[in-house]
Amino acid sequence: METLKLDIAKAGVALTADIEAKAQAANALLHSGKGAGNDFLGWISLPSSISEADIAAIEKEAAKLRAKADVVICIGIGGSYLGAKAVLEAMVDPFKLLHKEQKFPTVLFAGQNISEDYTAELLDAVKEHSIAAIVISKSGTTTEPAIAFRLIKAEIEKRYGKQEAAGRIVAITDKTRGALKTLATQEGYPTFVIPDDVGGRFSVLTPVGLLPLAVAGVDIAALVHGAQEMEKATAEGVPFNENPAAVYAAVRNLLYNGGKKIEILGSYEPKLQYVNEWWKQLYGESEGKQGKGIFPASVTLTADLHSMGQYIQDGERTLFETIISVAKPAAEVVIEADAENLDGLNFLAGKRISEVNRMAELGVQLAHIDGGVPNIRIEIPEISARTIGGLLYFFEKACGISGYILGVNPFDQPGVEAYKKNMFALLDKPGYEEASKAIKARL
Ligand SMILES: O=P(O)(O)OC[C@H]1O[C@](O)(CO)[C@@H](O)[C@@H]1O
Repeated sequence: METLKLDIAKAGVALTADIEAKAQAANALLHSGKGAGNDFLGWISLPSSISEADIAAIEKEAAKLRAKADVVICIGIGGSYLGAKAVLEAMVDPFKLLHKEQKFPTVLFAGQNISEDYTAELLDAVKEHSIAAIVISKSGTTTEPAIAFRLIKAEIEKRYGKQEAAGRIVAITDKTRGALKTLATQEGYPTFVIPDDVGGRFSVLTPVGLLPLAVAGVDIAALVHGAQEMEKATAEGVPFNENPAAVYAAVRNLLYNGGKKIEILGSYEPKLQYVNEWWKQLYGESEGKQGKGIFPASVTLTADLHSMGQYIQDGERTLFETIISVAKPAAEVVIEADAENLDGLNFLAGKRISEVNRMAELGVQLAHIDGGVPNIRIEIPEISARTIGGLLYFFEKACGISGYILGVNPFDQPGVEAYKKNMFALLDKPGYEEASKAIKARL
């Protein structure tokens, strides 16, 4: 079964020999390992390099955490958060917590902000629950997760003692560097490694994504299998027209060059909302540099038609839209006839909700095209671990190709350091004395 279909018929651009050549060259450059940022290309063959033993090791650790805790707090930010969150939201029943029986622990997230209220409410909410933690940081030095981990580690140690804490905390970090690695070694935490050559935003298929997902009961073998299929479907040597990642990258670059500076990723399935967030980091950090890059935005539909719909239809014409369309819902809910028909909805009687959703999708697509918003459609057959694995890898591969077509290094993120320097200076971090004086004078 095919996992993904790309439809560019309504993208409003014609593929040229030139853009095809550029996309194919960009894909070849990725595979050659000779392009910019070539220290960070480990994600390209990551799916096919994951062995059954790797999956088994992750499942084994997940089973240990599951046996100990009914809430597992996953601590991380950016690429050390969004991949797990995206797949979790896609795969886990959003109303899970209302069910009396809980087959798998609830995975909660921390360290993705520095909100005192969020932290306090989280710590309060888990008071009555047994807890464990997965702390994730590639650099091992990121401030937000480090603060959250300090607090959650203290809570675990207070409740269970230091020795038991080492059985309830798993660290995922660099193999040798960073404060988290040092701490994990000293405390004797089980540790998984984020490979050196896989950047944070490309790390969802490493233990960064796989361990929290396995804890939550997601079929990680199927997720990886879907990614492996997509790795083959987008490999070097696949003809351009058969490689959805190359075609998507080509089309979005044509649109960008034609003045479409903003791409809105959207879906009619709210479960995919965090795929949008994951995608925004992937494309934003990879392409937004040197004064260039498509701005990645997102909507969840049809909800946002009632907030952003006006702008998309009628505002600045610098937008294009990419819609992740799900062919088949997992459930079946039929709208029933009503004898009184006071709401006037009997014209929908007998129809499934998904039929209405589909007509909304088709209607919006045509309306937006009429309004000057080109539309790219990515169809997945259903929401499953396998199709989501394929979708994530598709976006990663397209991102690498697209970044090279744009002429940037898609694998660095120098721009994210600016705020960190200011924050440390404002917080009087040792080593920032001069910067502290300078920045405080500007306040
Ligand atoms: O995994 P780490 O090193 O804590 O980094 C988290 C995130 O922070 C960033 O480095 C940006 O500051 C992202 O690229 C990364 O995904």
